[in-house]
Amino acid sequence: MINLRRISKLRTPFIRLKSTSIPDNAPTLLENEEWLGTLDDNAELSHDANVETKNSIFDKHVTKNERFPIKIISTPPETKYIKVQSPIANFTSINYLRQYSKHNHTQGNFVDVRIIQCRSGNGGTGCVSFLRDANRRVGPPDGGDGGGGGSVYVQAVEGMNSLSKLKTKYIAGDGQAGASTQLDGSRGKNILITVPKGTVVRWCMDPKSVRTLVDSEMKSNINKPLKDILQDNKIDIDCYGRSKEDQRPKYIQLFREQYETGEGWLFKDKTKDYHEIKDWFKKLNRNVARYDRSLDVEEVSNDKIPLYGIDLDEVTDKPVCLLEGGKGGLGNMHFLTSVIRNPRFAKIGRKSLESYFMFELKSIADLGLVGFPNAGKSTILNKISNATPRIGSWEFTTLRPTIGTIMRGPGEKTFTVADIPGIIEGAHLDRGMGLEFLKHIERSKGWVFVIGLNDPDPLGTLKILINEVGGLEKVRTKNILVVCNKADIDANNPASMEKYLKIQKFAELQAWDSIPISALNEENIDVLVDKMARCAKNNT
Ligand SMILES: Nc1nc2c(ncn2[C@@H]2O[C@H](COP(=O)(O)OP(=O)(O)OP(=O)(O)O)[C@@H](O)[C@H]2O)c(=O)[nH]1
Repeated sequence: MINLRRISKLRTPFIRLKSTSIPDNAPTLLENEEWLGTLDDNAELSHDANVETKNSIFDKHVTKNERFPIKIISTPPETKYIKVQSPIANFTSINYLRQYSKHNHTQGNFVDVRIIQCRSGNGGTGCVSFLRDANRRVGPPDGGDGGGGGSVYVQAVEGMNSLSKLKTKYIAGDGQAGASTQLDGSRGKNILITVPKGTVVRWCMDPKSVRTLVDSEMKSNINKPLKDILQDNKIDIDCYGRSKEDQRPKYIQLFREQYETGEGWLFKDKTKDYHEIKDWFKKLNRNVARYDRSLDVEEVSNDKIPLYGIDLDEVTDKPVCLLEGGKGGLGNMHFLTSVIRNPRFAKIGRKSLESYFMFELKSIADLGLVGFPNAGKSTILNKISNATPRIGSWEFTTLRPTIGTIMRGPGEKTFTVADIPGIIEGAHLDRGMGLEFLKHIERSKGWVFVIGLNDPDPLGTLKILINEVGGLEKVRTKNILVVCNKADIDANNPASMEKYLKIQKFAELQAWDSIPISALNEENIDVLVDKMARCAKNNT
């Protein structure tokens, strides 16, 4: 069993202290005392407004349909978190792990799943400095605050159709240290990861730890399939629970390797030991520790990721924050009080947040071409679009999905079509390449069934195909177009026409459109494109 939790101390995740606003630059002694005084008050604990804001951003993108089973082990208040247990298969990618096997088939640069390491930036250190001028060798403290660490954002954009361009690691910039003359350090650079629309981003385990586990399991049980290893091993996860009433584990709680409350000081000239025994410092630190705690609470409130992922099924107008940077540390200018005239200390910045995320491209095109191998799907895509899929007279020439964009001139909407590897009979029982690639067109508005008229029984083949992809019930949820390809073969044979008419009749009964074409000879291609355009829309 793997336990995620990096730090074990109990925290209060759902509340924050009310009064924590720090005096702005150049705070006066009185402002500092007032601020520290509010911290000294038994400040009321209240629900964090930030939590609600972040929840509402996530709620817009929360994955609705693809939920996996979890087991709730314990609920707050026992643990502060909802502890859930789930097979590690749900927090890694079997395809990703397989990519490292010897039998990896790759074609083109289509990549539909990536595991990516992300880290936000550390907050910059506050500065210890004193004003110096012609009259004063040591004037009042003027050390500025550290800059905030950069955050990691994700945004879905138009015009991308693969995850291949993503890096394996994204690290946001650290905030710069504060400087003399009350200068705050600059903010660390944010990272914006752009992905194709249709990408789902989920928290996942460090792939190295998964591989170590898989390797050791495989050593002790050579014949155990990877799938079973990932199902049998479980992971414990702390989930955010909103309230006593609403204890659905919606978010995974992330934890920073943060300094302890009341720690995180940077001393200059005099040591930590010197300060720690002074009553004035002890009193100050009691107050500042409350400030630390409010930051702690704020971080715990923000550092969470929807358990079932962030679904970027549409172009996102605003980037979604995955990992927030650490806040900058306070400069010594904040610690000037009537008792402390020479604060030779400042706070270090808050720590960054690090995590792995799985990026999965779920929907890649408006239309998906569905057919058995060799039906002519790649040829069709090649004739109607700019895509250049592999074409061959042997089966399974397409091993990875290819996407073509069809531009139809001014005023007409562009649409995309995906050619996925051919499905074979028994695919739903995991034969051949199984239905692995069907997931790419699972969310497409329309499916285009491609059948070869050279097939002795095209209607029978169409029915088998429908069965393989989930049955009539499921197929009826899509806009459907049936394309009878290879109409050039036996074109003058009435039997060929018969075959098409049978399909047309069947299609009409389902209220589907159909068309005979010859992709090879480019016959009926213009009509096909029109019909496809209609199929790509919501109303056929
Ligand atoms: N006669 C004829 N041959 C065609 C036509 N369309 C495709 N072909 C041929 O059929 C063979 C298979 O075509 P592909 O486009 O690779 O078929 P596919 O459905 O993409 O095949 P997989 O990649 O295996 O799924 C090739 O030799 C094509 O030249 C057509 O309209 N008429």
